[in-house]
Amino acid sequence: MSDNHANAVGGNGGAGDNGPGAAASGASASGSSEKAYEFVADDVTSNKSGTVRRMLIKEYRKIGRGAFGTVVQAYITPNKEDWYGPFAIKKVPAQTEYKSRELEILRATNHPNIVRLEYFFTHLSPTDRKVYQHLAMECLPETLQIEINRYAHNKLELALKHVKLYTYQIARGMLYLHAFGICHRDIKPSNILVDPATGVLKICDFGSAKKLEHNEPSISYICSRFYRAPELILGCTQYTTQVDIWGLGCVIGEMLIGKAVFQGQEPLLQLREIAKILGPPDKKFIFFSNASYDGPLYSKPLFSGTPQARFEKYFGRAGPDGIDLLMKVLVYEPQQRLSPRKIMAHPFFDDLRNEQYFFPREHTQPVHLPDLFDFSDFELRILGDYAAKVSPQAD
Ligand SMILES: Nc1ncnc2c1ncn2[C@@H]1O[C@H](COP(=O)(O)OP(=O)(O)OP(=O)(O)O)[C@@H](O)[C@H]1O
Repeated sequence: MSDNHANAVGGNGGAGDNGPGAAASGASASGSSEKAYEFVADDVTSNKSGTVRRMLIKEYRKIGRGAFGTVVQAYITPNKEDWYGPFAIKKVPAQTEYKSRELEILRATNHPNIVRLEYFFTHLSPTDRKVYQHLAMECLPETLQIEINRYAHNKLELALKHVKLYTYQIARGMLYLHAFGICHRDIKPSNILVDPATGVLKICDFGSAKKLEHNEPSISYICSRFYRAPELILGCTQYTTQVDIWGLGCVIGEMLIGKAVFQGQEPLLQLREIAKILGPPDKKFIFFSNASYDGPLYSKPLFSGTPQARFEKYFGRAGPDGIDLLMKVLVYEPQQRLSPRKIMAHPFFDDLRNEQYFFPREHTQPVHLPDLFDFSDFELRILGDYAAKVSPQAD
């Protein structure tokens, strides 16, 4: 088997997964008697080896639905004996006006904190007779959104160690992406996959991602509202990968307080929500983001006291290091937001460098942290002098 880099059946599949054998006998991955949908695809390309083969696909439950397509859990076999999976297969219409660079970007990336593409193929849907691009990715059990909501629903807080673990891995994924100039442009908890049992995290959904080039404009109407960087709200078209860092700040805040930090009810009210915590945006920042911006400026302070006091009020449980980090990430000026490597080197993550274990949800025994410092030569080059600051110190 040349392609068995994909999880073998019975491997580390999604939680509650029964595999295709079980489904074939009537039980689906979710345990119900739902029948799998199967079809043959002629041009299944392995992302690892590049080989193209005819394969049988068995789809079980729908695990996600987005603006452009659906995501199903599925298994794949070239011979009905060797089953690969489970995979999360994302299906998007192959020809649309909206340009998705997702396949291109997933094919080019290879990193522990970026979801891995295993196979891809096109297939004609018998339902609507449209051709769909299929991206078969490794399948993780949860999104960070589900994890955050679960704690919030039970009036519990995500442990600070978990906040650190997840934040660090998002920053590490961004370090890699941004080194290629790739901007994700839709960072939010539902685009972050996690395995709460192992603490592993992977960034997914590259449907809005783009390699940004200097002096080339990009559309500003990207990114989900609550996570949009202030320069995007103002209509800036010459933004940088720092818009992802803003999104990361929003995700950190959401992990800490259990709900989205800036919940603007309309696009322009989003800036007001930001001003409620950060204070009024600077006129120069507005001008340099978009000289023709003529929307509300929110130039009057919306609170008394200092921004530091606001951050402490909202995110106090992050401790002084956590507040310091957030205040350096949730910054109006994109150039002043910390870069991924500076985030990774921040003292907020010293616990991850000094301790080797964490307690996953519902576990009474500690579990070894995932590998957080197994840097590739490429990462070491990007980290430069920061490699020593980011890595645990040898005794
Ligand atoms: N590799 C995966 N493993 C497990 N679940 C996944 C995976 N990829 C996607 N999902 C699930 O499917 C959902 C939608 O996926 P994705 O965000 O890529 O699609 P989308 O059409 O771009 O969605 P949106 O419009 O919400 O951004 C995710 O939020 C997640 O719940």
